[in-house]
Amino acid sequence: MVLDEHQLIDIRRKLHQIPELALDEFQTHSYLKKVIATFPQNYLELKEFKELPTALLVHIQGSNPKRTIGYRADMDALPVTEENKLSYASKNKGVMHACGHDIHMTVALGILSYYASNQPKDNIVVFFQPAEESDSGGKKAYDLGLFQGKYAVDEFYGLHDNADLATGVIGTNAETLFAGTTEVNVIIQGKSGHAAFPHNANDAVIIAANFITQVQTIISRNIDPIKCGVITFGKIEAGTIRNVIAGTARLEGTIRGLTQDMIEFIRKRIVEIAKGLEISFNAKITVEYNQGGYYPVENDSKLSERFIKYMEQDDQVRFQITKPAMTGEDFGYLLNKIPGTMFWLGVSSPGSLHSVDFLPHEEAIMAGVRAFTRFLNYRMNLEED
Ligand SMILES: CC(=O)N[C@@H](CCC[C@H](N)C(=O)O)C(=O)O
Repeated sequence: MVLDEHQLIDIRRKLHQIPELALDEFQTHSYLKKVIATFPQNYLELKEFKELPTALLVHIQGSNPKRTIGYRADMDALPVTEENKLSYASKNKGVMHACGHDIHMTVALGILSYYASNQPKDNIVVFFQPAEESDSGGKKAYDLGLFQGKYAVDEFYGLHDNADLATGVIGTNAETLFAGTTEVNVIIQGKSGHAAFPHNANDAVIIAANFITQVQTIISRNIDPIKCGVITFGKIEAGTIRNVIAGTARLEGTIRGLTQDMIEFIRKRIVEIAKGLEISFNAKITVEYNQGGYYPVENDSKLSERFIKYMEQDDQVRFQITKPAMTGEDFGYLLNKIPGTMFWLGVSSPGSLHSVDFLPHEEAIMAGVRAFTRFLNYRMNLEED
């Protein structure tokens, strides 16, 4: 059975109701298995992994394989409280598919249902990946050896939905699509005290405020404005009550750059600024970094040029070349190991990615399934590599 548009939308809504955080995607995992069990099983093999228990890998045996083509869909959601008033809104309190991974999984199921019913020429591996938003699920999967032996992938594809692109439009480029990111935690140790006697304390909130302001000068004054970088601290914790000076502060942020050199430069400057503030405020500042698998997403030029050429000439696909974006993706790690292409799928949402009102247009799902299966059918019939 090939899933039709109505069934795909129903599946997406079910997934939307059960969003789960990174590495905790157990309900999602069970639901995906249930859907996959309804597909013809003749060429299909489903694999689970005890080391990465929420992941799912589906292998479809090709009729005359020359290669194995991989397709990756991420599964996790974000700690965001949904504000959309929908009959199918999130049922998991404080968690929302605010990055559209429900759309990604549904497109993957659409592609799978098509090839489970129409045996492909090449082998296909569809990988449902946990933990894209944090914890580097793609890196974990690769480093655990999930793509080895029969499951070794020769070229890998994956999509991400895009709130600003018109519904159903496919976009990519043949270079860098997404930034690399590094998570950064900053722990500031001052001295707590009474709000009325600041001279006896060392206010961690004041130090944090100076730190946050100074690090933004890295972007505005230390890097070539033609190149780009981002530093965002999305979370700050300090203090317990208005009339106690906070002795400690903790900041959690993310650094982005289109090249690894840029990421490393920003990291170095943050540490220098922290050292300067330690002296000027007589405090202790610890800076911790974790890049994990969030390498810049570098599309393979040959495969991506072919992908673009196909998309541009197929009159049933709307395609546009897109500039690099400062979003991160641990698909960057997989593309660092295996050549491939990441692309956008337009969903024209009024709310941006990661927002409480992210609301993708569901017609994009069928457009994504159609565009990618049409491309794959063409790609599998090419003689060249
Ligand atoms: C597509 C998207 O929104 N991806 C995330 C990836 C997060 C990477 C890492 N946890 C970080 O925060 O740096 C993004 O925020 O771009």
